[in-house]
Amino acid sequence: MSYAVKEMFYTLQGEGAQAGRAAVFCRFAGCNLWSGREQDRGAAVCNFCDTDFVGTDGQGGGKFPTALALADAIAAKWPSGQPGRPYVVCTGGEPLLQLDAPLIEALHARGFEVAVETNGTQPAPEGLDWICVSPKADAELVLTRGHELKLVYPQPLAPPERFAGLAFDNFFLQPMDSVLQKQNTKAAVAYCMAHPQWRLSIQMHKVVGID
Ligand SMILES: C[S@@+](CC[C@H](N)C(=O)[O-])C[C@H]1O[C@@H](n2cnc3c(N)ncnc32)[C@H](O)[C@@H]1O
Ligand SMILES: Nc1nc2[nH]cc(C(=O)O)c2c(=O)[nH]1
Ligand code: SF4
Ligand SMILES: [Mg+2]
Repeated sequence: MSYAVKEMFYTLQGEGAQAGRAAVFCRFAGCNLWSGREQDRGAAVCNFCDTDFVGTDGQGGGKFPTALALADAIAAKWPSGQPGRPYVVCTGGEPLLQLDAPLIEALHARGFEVAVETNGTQPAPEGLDWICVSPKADAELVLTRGHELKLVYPQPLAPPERFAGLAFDNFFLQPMDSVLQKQNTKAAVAYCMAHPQWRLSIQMHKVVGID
């Protein structure tokens, strides 16, 4: 199987329970909940996306013919000779449309811990080390367990109560980045204070100005 990657870069995880940790980000092209074209946003199942995942023309992007070729490209982004386990975050777009067991195996063979950021509409392949599910109001959730559930807030048709009983180790609210970002952040803070099961995830990379 070949892989279409929009971009690949080395940065710090900006969100959720692993925020602050160095990671290679592999952003797969394409998503099942939005075409990525602005003219389709209004009618999309997911219409608040902050990401360009169309095509393979970003930094470090491209078409990779095999799992080994993609794993080699990811490994080349990690600083050599450092202690600590290399970490890759597979995101998108929707990474579970492409990320498969052979790629996870190839990344493990290169010493990587493998994390995924997913909308939860696809089953996950075996072997993932960290699963972050971010449910979308109008999309059926099939991934109902994992390491963190990170809900973009507010989504009026997806209140946190709908997910609070699922089998996740961590629950985060992430304020929706939009023209209402300040207001959304205030509302998320208030919700977390009233419901301490939930923690606040701010998008740290946007605050510090990194990818
Ligand atoms: C671009 S998505 C890619 C991964 C996957 N498709 C998903 O939705 O989880 C990465 C993360 O950014 C979040 N996100 C997308 N748009 C956002 C926005 N406007 N404000 C805050 N978080 C956003 C998603 O919910 C997800 O947790
Ligand atoms: N630094 C950084 N952290 C992130 N965490 C999740 C991201 C994503 O787009 O999936 C993201 C991203 O795009 N950049
Ligand atoms: S599901 Fe994820 S990648 Fe797809 S449009 Fe929504 S936030 Fe963007
Ligand atoms: Mg992002």
